Amino acid sequence: MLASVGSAAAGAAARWDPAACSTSGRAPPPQAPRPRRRAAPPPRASRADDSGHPVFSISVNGARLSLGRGASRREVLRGVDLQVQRGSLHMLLGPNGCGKSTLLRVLGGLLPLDGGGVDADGPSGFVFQNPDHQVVMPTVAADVAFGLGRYRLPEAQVASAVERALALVNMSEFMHRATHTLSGGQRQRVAIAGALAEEPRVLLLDELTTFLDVEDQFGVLRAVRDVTRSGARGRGVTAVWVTHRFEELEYADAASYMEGGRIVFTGSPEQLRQRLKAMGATL
Ligand SMILES: Nc1ncnc2c1ncn2[C@@H]1O[C@H](COP(=O)(O)OP(=O)(O)OP(=O)(O)O)[C@@H](O)[C@H]1O
Repeated sequence: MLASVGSAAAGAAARWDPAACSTSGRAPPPQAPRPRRRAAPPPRASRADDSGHPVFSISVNGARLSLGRGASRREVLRGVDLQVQRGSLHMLLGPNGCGKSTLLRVLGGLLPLDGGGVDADGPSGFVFQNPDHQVVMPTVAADVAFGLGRYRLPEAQVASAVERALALVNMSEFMHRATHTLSGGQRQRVAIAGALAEEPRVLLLDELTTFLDVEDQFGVLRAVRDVTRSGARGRGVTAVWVTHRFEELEYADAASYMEGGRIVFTGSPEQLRQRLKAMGATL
C-alpha cells in the first residue's frame, strides 16, 4: 500500500462537491477530436531500485504548471506529489477541472513542467475516453497494428505483436472483425491493445468508461487490471486510470484524490472510500 504523499494538509482542507463527482459519469463536453493514442517520447528516467525498497514506476515531486495565455493563464498544477508503484493499477479521482488530464499528459511527457519534477518509466501509451477517436482502421488487426507502422517492422513481427496485445485484453477472437461491428467496450479494448502493441511500461488512461454501459465498463476494467498483473512481480505494466466513477475503485491497487491542482490524498481504495464518505459523498 502506498503511503500518503499528498500535500501536508492531505485532504484536511478538501471540500466535497457531489455534483462534480457523480457515480454515473458525465455528459462529454464539446471538444475537438482527441489525438490518436501515441507513445510518449523516450523514457526520461526509469526508476530502478535494487535494494528491495518499494519500486515506483512514477514519481512526481512538487509539479507545477500554468496553462493558457495572457489574462486566461492560470496555474493548473500547483505542487503535485505522487508516487505510483510499478505494476499497479492506480486510480486518480477528483472534481471536474482539478487537473487530472493535465497531470496525465505531464506523466506521458506531453507537457513540460514549470517547476518540480517527474520521474517515470517509459515509454508510455495513452488511451482516451472516446474510442471512436482512436479506433479508426477497418479491422481490429489493422487498428492494433496502426501505431507500429512507423517502426517499419517485418510483417511477422507486427502480426505477433498484434496477437499478443489482443490476447492481453481478451480480444483474440475478434482479430479479423470489422471495427464498426464492435461494442463500445470492445472498441475500447481494441484501443488499449493498440497502445499495448507498442509495449509501453506505463498506460495512461483517461476516463475510458465514460461512454460504456456497465457490462462493458467492467470488461475494460478487468482487461486493464489483468494487463498490470501479467508481468513478473514488480515488472508489469503500470496503469494510471482517471475516473469519476467510485464503483471502479474496487479494481484499483491504490488511488489518489486530486483537488485544486494538488493530490490531497493517496492510499488504498478502501481508505479513499472512507475519506470520500467523510467528505459527504454517497458511495
Ligand atoms: N490549454 C489550456 N489552457 C488554459 N487552461 C487549460 C488548458 N488545459 C486545461 N486548462 C484548464 O486547466 C484545468 C484542469 O483541466 P484538466 O482537463 O486537467 O482537468 P480534469 O480534472 O481532467 O477535468 P475533467 O474531470 O473535467 O476532465 C481546467 O480548469 C481547464 O480549463
